[in-house]
Amino acid sequence: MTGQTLEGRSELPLVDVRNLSVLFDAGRAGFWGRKRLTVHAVENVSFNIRPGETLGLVGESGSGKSTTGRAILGRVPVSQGHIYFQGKEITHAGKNRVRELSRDMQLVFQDPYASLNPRMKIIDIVAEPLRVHGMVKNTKAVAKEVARLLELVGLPPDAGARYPHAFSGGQRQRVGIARALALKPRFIVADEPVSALDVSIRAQVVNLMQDLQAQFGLSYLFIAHDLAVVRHISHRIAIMYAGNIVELAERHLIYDSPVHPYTRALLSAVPVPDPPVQRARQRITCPGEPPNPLNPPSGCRFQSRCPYVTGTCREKSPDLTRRRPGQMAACWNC
Ligand SMILES: Nc1ncnc2c1ncn2[C@@H]1O[C@H](COP(=O)(O)OP(=O)(O)OP(=O)(O)O)[C@@H](O)[C@H]1O
Repeated sequence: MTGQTLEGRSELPLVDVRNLSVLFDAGRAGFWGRKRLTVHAVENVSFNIRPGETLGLVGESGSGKSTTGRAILGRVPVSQGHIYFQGKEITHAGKNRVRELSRDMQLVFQDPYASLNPRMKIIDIVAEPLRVHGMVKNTKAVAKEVARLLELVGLPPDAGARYPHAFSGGQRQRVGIARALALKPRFIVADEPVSALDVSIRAQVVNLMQDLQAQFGLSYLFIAHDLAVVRHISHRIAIMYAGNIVELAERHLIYDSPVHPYTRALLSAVPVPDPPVQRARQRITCPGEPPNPLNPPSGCRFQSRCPYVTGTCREKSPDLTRRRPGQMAACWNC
C-alpha cells in the first residue's frame, strides 16, 4: 500500500460539514419521568472532504463517528449545523431528496456478516440499488451489470449465483463494496469497513478501496477506531472524542507531530513493526473514561483525562484552532 497525496486536485469540497450537532432523545427519567434525557452524540463538528480525498475519522467507541457519517447521508436527523454536498445544502433533506442523494452517497457497513441478507443471492444483493432506482431494464442487463461490478471488486463472475454464506469475510466486504458502487456514487461513508476482518485481509480491502478511488475519483469518509487502520488510505485524519473533533490534520502531521494528548495516546497504541523501536517507545495513556453522553461536562470534554487540564478547560469549550498550516487542534495547552 502506498500513501496518498492530493496534489493538483480541486480544493473545492465535495462534502462540507459545518458546526454539526446531533442529539438523540433517550426517553425520560426521574420522578414521574419529568426529566427528558438527551444523548449528546455529536456536537459542533466541522470538516470538509474534497473530491478524490479520504478523510479518516478516528475515535473510540461511542465518540460519534457513525452518527457523523449517518448524518451526512441523511440517515439521522441533524439537530444543529449545516451539511453541504457539491455546494448545495442537504442538511434537512426529505425522504425523496435522500433517496435521490443515495445515488451519489453510499454507505459501506462495518460487519460484512450482518449486512448481507443471507437469503438473497449475491446477484440480487448487488442489483438491489439498481432496481430500486430503476436503472436496469431487464434480467439480462442486471446480470451484465452485476458481473461488471463483481469483477471490479475482484470477485469471480459466478459469485452472483451464490449466497453470502459461501464467502469469507473479506469477500463479503467486497460484495458490500460492489453494492455501494452500483449507483456510481461520488462519496462513500465507509463505517469501519475492515474492523471485523482478519488483520491479514484488511490490507487487501483497503488496497481495493484505494484502487477504486483512483479509478473513479471517489471520496471517502473512512471511519475507524484506531490509527493503524486509516494510515495508508487517508489524506487527512480527524480525531473524534466524546462527540467533538479534537484534531484534524494532514496524515503526516497526525503521525509525525500530533498536537492533542488524545491523538498522542491513540498513536502510542499503534504497534510498530520494528521490535527495538517498539520497546523504546513510550506508551502514552490517558486514564479514565469518556464523559457520559447524557450529561457531558461544560468546557472541554477531555478535561477528566487530560494531563494538562487547567481551570480554563472546565469553563470554556475549545474550538478547533489553527496550530500550524494544515493542522487544527482543539487544545491550546498542549
Ligand atoms: N439512535 C440512537 N439513539 C440514541 N443514542 C444513540 C443513537 N445512535 C447512537 N447513539 C449514541 O450516540 C453516541 C455516539 O454513537 P456512535 O455510534 O456515533 O459512536 P461511534 O464512535 O460510531 O461508536 P462505535 O465505534 O461503537 O460504532 C453513543 O453514546 C451512542 O450510544
